[in-house]
Amino acid sequence: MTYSLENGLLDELIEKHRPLCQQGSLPSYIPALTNPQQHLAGISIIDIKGSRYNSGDYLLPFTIQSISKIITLTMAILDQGEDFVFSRVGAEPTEDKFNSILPLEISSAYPPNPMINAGAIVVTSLINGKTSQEKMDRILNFTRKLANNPEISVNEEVFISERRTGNKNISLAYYLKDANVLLGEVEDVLDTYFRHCSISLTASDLANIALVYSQDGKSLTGEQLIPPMVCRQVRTIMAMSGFYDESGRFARRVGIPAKSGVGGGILGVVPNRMGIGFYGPSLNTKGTSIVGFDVLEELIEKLDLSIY
Ligand SMILES: NC(=O)CC[C@H](N)C(=O)O
Repeated sequence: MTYSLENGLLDELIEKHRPLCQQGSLPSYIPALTNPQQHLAGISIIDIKGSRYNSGDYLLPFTIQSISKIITLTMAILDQGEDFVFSRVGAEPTEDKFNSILPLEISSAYPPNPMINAGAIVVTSLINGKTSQEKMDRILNFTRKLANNPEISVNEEVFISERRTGNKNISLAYYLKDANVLLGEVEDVLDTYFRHCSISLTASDLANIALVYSQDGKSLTGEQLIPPMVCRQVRTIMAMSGFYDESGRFARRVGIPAKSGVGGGILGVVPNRMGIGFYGPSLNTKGTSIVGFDVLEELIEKLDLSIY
């Protein structure tokens, strides 16, 4: 049987997998992220012809969290060059949790990849800007451009919440500073990091951002926002490490470059085909939207979109 996006496939998948939300939980280590209702689920897709397909809660705002790591990695490469960035952070997947300190202690204080928190904190420190405010303005403007939405802004409540309780990230940053891996003022870097994790957007915005990565850096209007080689680098890192210690499981079962966030978002890139944005706040034990994982698995399989 041949499936297409034209005849209600997204509605069907959202309703079929939504009940899985009961098996997940909300991330209580960031108190403000326990506000949404666990059953929410929505998806948005935009293909390279500009056709849009949506279902469910695709227009509800949520915080980008770790999906911002692909935006900051892109900017750091543009600002400092690929060689410099990958001299400060590795490109190897890990089997540790996203906020683990373990790899820094047992192998090298240079974080193994830019998607785990330690790596992303280092990447944030590499973004140009005299102050944390200037860096954040650049990150926000770039995000707005990628999403083609000038309204995108920071959710201050979530920012303040994580700034107060993000002790693991704070300790990671001080550890990196002590090891001379993190340059600059620790508290400034943390401010920027927590703020870019708190950027608020919708599944529809995520789909627009994903589309840019799927068409080698070109926006829907044809503007070259990212050089093709930088896009390829970032897609590769997503495919290898975008789901931390379940990146292998995601590659095996879904099979596209993608990035998860504990806000419940997933950004999925189908090269030369489409950008996908998903929102569902109930998380599995690895910090991935539990509904999103299964919706994407069935979607990619039905439309035969795996890159592998
Ligand atoms: N996986 C995530 O989305 C983690 C992001 C979150 N802000 C943190 O640093 O812990």
